[in-house]
Amino acid sequence: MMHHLESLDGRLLFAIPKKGRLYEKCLEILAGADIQFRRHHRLDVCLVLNHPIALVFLPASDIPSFVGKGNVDLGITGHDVVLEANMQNFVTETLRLGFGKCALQVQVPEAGPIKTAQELAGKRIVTSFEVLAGQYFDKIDKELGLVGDAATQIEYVGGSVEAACELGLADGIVDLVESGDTMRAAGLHAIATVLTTEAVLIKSTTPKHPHLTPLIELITSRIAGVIASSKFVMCQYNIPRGKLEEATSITPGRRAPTISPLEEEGWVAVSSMVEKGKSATVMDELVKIGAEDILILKLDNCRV
Ligand SMILES: Nc1ncnc2c1ncn2[C@@H]1O[C@H](COP(=O)(O)OP(=O)(O)OP(=O)(O)O)[C@@H](O)[C@H]1O
Ligand SMILES: O=P(O)(O)OC[C@H]1O[C@H](OP(=O)(O)OP(=O)(O)O)[C@H](O)[C@@H]1O
Repeated sequence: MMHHLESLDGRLLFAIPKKGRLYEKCLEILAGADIQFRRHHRLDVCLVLNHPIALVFLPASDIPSFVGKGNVDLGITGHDVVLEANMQNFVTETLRLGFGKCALQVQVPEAGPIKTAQELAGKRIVTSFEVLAGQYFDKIDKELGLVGDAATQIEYVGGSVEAACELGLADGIVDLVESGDTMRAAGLHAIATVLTTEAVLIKSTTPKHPHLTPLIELITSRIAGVIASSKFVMCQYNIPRGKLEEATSITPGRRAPTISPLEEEGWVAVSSMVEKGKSATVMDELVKIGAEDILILKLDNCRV
């Protein structure tokens, strides 16, 4: 594989989760940022065709330490993974990416007697997040004066955490929950939230390759554009000039709405970015104050 390593010289290394929950969304982001590559079968390093970048496909959980130690310049992973790797002082989370949203929760058998994290403290917990679970229960143990043998026991498992209670390995677990399907199927319910998380773009706090800073900024700005274009839509409408103040309070835009005169006396056209989830309500309100020809346009991409 030496020929690959040699050609990495001078390239920005960008780590992407090689599989799992974040993988597909990362590919969409790379496409949206026009980062072109052909990933050869089973190869975890691949050269980007149109930038001096190489993509490195790694397990999500390894990405924070690679970036933090400066082996890799940029990466996408979960906020939870950054904290679990204890890399929060070595990496900077430059963008929240709006996907991979879930919560790390304390869960116990629904049928059992335990109702709070305090009641679970001092018992056996199984998790893949031993650092975060450890910190969470250390604090509770201290508050309750549980020390030595009385302290909460945290045991690491690599997967299938939700089976631990049924198997008699644990009194409770700490695991990720999105829809709650996995939790409910295992007969568990959540009694506390350790943290909420989403995918983030990370870079090293002390970059090893300062000459790459402009490229890191370019890629960051492109990715920010891709994320914004999936969160916002463009709203355009015509409104009598007298209603403009009300209209702009409904659609203030990100900085300010764009207002152009119409050929028809007394009317103006407004265009403004609106959060996707709010577009129906915004249109209702615009109709109420007399706006006409209201259009919501999907953004293909943007730089904001
Ligand atoms: N159900 C989910 N919904 C949304 N995001 C999730 C979900 N599960 C995991 N994530 C996010 O994706 C990250 C990677 O989780 P995932 O389950 O894909 O791991 P994996 O790639 O299978 O890792 P492993 O190497 O442990 O097999 C998590 O740390 C979390 O940030
Ligand atoms: O609340 P839900 O929507 O059910 O999602 C939560 C599940 O998703 C993750 O696992 P994933 O399915 O990614 O597989 P893994 O166990 O192989 O990591 C996580 O570890 C939970 O088990």
